[in-house]
Amino acid sequence: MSAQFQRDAVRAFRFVRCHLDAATGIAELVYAFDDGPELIETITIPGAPFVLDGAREHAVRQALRLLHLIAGVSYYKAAVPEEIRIDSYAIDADAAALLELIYVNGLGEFAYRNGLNLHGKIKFPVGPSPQPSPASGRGSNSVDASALDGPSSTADLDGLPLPLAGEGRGEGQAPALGLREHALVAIGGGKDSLVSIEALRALGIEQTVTWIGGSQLIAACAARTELPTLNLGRALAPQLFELNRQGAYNGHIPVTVVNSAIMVLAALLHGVDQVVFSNERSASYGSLIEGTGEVNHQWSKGWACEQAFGDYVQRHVAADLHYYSLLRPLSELAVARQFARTDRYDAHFSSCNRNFHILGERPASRWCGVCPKCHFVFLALAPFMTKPRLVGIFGRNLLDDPGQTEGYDALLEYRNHKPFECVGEGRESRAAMAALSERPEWREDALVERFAREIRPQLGDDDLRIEPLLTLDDEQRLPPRLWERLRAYFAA
Ligand SMILES: CC(=O)N[C@H]1[C@@H](OP(=O)(O)OP(=O)(O)OC[C@H]2O[C@@H](n3ccc(=O)[nH]c3=O)[C@H](O)[C@@H]2O)O[C@H](CO)[C@@H](O)[C@@H]1O[C@H](C)C(=O)N[C@@H](C)C(=O)N[C@@H](CCC(=O)O)C(=O)O
Ligand SMILES: Nc1ncnc2c1ncn2[C@@H]1O[C@H](COP(=O)(O)OP(=O)(O)OP(=O)(O)O)[C@@H](O)[C@H]1O
Repeated sequence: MSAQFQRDAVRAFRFVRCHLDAATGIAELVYAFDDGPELIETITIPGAPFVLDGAREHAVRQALRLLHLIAGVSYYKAAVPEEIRIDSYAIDADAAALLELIYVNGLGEFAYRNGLNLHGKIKFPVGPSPQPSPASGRGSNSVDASALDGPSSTADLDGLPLPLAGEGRGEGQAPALGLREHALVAIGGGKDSLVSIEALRALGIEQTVTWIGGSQLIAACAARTELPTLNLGRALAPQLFELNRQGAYNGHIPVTVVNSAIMVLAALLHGVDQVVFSNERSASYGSLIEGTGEVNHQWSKGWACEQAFGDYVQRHVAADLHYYSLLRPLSELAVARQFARTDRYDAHFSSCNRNFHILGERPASRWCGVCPKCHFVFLALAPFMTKPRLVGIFGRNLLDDPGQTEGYDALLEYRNHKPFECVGEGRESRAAMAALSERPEWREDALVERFAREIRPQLGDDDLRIEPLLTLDDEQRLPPRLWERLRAYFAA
């Protein structure tokens, strides 16, 4: 970026073009502000060359475009301009509705922290592709479009216009591709995905443990599964970091749905029929902010996002591609209980997000011990593990450290709201703390003792029972046969 970035002077955010080279598995997602330089995000799918027949090529093109549109949220947020333009293909009303849902809700925390109101502001243009204009740069270029005329086997794929509503393969008409029964399971290095992986293993479902980015911690967990692995590459446009330095708007983006769209593309290229995430039902509940209402840091891990994204993929990409969260019926506490059943990953996993920065420092050990995720995971596992095991995992006892009082108060929604992080509901934290306050090995620890003395008397006993929080919910979109077997597995 040569000229200083003036975020308030930006008029339009442009989806310039997207392109996949099936011979190398490298996809480029190209964006720009007004007539400014191109911002190019690169995704790498190992396993190339990919040979695609007609129907699969069409589906891959749809998935690529969906990824282009969703991943744009990282760049759009830098200026939040009035206008959104799509230079090289058209979208229908269904796609626009999905994107508006994702951008408005997925940027909910971002908007709250930056004092912005995005409701009614984000409009994706529906209709035919605009004509080339000086401002559209390479947007309607002929280079990428001409590559589409080539043979389908290892052809370049760019964003050919999706059928508009009512045209061609319109709403509800994505064909089944005859995808192979196999799950690409997302692994994030934390407890949740490991619970899913072990469940699929127990049920004899073929799986490939898949992750995005270069985290060594995730790679080590993946290796520990001793299952086939797939590591997908994602490089943000490097100019984004410079824009941040120059005063771009910044804040949280719905990273799980971006990862989901990358995994859908990878599943199609590899010809497999399931993309499995591990988002629990607690993720659907946000932080209640006085005067604002609910703001959910992890909105794209929630049920509304899973439903909308998964349905869209089946309707518009491939009828036999199933996107679902295996842990949707479970609360965080139920996931923690399940995780505690094996110690296979104790020396490998971490839920602490400080391990996963692209830039900047990582914690000295796998658990920083002072962030909301460390606080919550320690508390959630405590009712289900022996104390020496848990303290051994974290290297310290967080519940006996008065310095962590404020952090735990936020989790308990006591004098504060639930933190903007991927942590369980306040009632889960309160129930876990109440359970510990009745256990001899925990009740004298500083924060448990304080809970029993100061906070518990203000709460009704009904609110504090752990068992009702461990039941399985029916709100899920798992393949029905799998759900029946899974229910029995979790109940065992
Ligand atoms: C690792 C982390 O928690 N990062 C959050 C942090 O970002 P920070 O600025 O401190 O550093 P980096 O992660 O290195 O990112 C540098 C800048 O890059 C931009 N960016 C990054 C990733 C991306 O997908 N898009 C981007 O635009 C951004 O400008 C960064 O400043 O604070 C940010 C602001 O609050 C967060 O957005 C960063 O969160 C990452 C997107 C991230 O991957 N976070 C996951 C660890 C995470 O929060 N996972 C949740 C799922 C939440 C969800 O789906 O919404 C979870 O634990 O369940
Ligand atoms: N780098 C990544 N690549 C692929 N999937 C990821 C990545 N990071 C997170 N995920 C997935 O996103 C979802 C949400 O992540 P989350 O951090 O909640 O899960 P986790 O790491 O398995 O567990 P924990 O909540 O203990 O951190 C999970 O399905 C996880 O597998």
